[in-house]
Amino acid sequence: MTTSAGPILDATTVDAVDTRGGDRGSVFVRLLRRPAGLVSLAVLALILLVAILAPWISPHDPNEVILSQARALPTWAHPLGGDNTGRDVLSRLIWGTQITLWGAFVSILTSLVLGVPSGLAAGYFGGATDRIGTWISDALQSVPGMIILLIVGANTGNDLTILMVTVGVFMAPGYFRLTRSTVLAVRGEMYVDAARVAGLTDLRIMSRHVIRQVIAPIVIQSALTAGMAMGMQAGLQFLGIGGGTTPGWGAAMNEGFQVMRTAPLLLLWPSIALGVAIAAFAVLGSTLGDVINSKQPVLSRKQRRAVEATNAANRAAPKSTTTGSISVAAVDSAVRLENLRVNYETAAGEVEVVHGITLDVAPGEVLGIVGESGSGKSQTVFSMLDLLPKSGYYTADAIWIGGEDVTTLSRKDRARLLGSEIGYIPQEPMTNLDPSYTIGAQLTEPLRAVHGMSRAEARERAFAMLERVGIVDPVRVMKSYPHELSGGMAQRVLIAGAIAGKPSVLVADEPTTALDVTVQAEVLELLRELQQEYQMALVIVTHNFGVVADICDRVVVMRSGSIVEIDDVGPIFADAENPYTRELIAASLDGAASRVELDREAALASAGAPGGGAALAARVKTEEAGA
Ligand SMILES: Nc1ncnc2c1ncn2[C@@H]1O[C@H](COP(=O)(O)OP(=O)(O)OP(=O)(O)O)[C@@H](O)[C@H]1O
Repeated sequence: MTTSAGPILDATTVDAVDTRGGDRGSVFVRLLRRPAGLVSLAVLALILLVAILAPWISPHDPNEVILSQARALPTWAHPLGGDNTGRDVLSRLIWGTQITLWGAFVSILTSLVLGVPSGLAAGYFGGATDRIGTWISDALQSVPGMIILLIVGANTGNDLTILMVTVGVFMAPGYFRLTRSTVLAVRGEMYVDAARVAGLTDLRIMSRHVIRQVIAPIVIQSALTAGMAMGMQAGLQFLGIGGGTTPGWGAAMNEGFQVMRTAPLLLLWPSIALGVAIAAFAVLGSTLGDVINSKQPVLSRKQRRAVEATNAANRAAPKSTTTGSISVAAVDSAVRLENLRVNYETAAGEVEVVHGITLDVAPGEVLGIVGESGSGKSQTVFSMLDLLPKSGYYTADAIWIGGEDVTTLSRKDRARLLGSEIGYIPQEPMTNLDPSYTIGAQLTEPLRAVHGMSRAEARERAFAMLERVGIVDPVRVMKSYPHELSGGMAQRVLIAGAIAGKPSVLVADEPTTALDVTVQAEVLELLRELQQEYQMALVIVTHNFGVVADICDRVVVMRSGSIVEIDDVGPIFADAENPYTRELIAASLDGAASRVELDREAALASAGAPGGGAALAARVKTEEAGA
């Protein structure tokens, strides 16, 4: 039976779950939807408002001394009491807001101006620029900042603005390193190369293409740095530096500290103000980080209710799929994608590369996803694994893994499925092993971190897995570095890593592409054996129908981001409905079989085997006639 895939939820379908932005709104809206974001923003907005309105809302002149109010307890006229010399504490705190925010602003601005352009240049140009920038940054970090601040304070009459500029200089390496590492990550992106090839100047590429990637981490860093700068400024004032006659919170803490035993409230009020402001910046920074980096949507209450209702309906009356010979309920499937779409933000705008596909894999089934290069196979499995790159996002009505709709999970919970519920074997074995660590370290680390095994248990499991995947000398391989392995061995190591957590689904993305032909067959055989032994569902991405014929039960044929055919392997080979499927089968099977035979026959001919040359010639003739 062959069907074209389509959405399953029909009338009950709710808004698709968007993993990036889409209808989730801007970062600001998403921030507001989180209680932590809303509260921290509200607190900071209130502090800003107090700073701006200080001249109007301050009940008294902050420097007016009323001797009768010295260390007085709170009254209606002086809600926070009087300070050491009889000045109104509330008024001083209100005015202190201005100076505290100003100090944080000055140091952040200084760090930004120094750290971001230099980080951009170091990351983008590399070489000497990078070395010099990194050297200066390291040098700045090794200088004892407090001593420099004392010297600056002494030579500038404790000018707060100059002191905060100095603080900003010492904070600049944080921005430098962050910007540099972000730029290093995007420098090799295709769109940067394309911009270079198109003749854009470095300045233009940096200001238009590269800086966009830096903005989000910088905003997060700034929120966190603001809290630190406030703490730093209060610390300076507490030490009697940078206070002057200005009623800063740190200066108030200093005064309160001196009379802590007799009038503890004088230390308490400014400490609360500072603590609340720093906490608000810290919460804002980390929530912003979550919002910007999270691929999991934050749904409005209405959307959440709709999703919950749909999930409840699914659980109550699980629908059966119509994807070929398998018909399992969503909750019984090993994996099921419903109406999956994948989008990318590119320099030319947003493009959809997978167009609402639906497929399922039953427990213990081997499903092949086949299609020519660029048909969307990898994007489909990356969405399954939640491993799309930053510029991409998916939407789906549901993604079921092990009986659970994982689109309702948080990113953290979703990540926990990797290595335990779902294993992954990537395309390029060598580039997926870290050259700095031994194979043993790389295999045992996830077993310890994800599965909570002890060091000894993890080593034992890794060792057993290496043996199981056919590594003949596991003791040596455990101690080896990736460059000491052949491609086939590296792929076996990755397979060992993927199955070490005993997942119920194994996803293999072109697992044999980078291997030579003889090793390819061995790896496929191994995968088949393991799949049967562990009773795993296996999803294998390939562009080769030979692989499908070798190990798959069912096949999904993709073209240009859509599914053109789904069926059992037998019927597909016997009588594919779609002309594209027939073309693909012809292209991969004819070519593969004849090439192997031609090689064998060529070897026979060169070895002088009787009949070899004639057989080869006849074969070539047949091939040419066929072509
Ligand atoms: N980072 C990206 N930005 C924009 N488009 C992308 C990105 N990654 C993939 N695409 C596009 O998505 C489409 C599907 O790519 P995908 O990698 O899924 O193809 P594939 O079928 O796995 O091909 P291959 O066999 O070559 O790996 C392609 O058109 C590709 O150009």
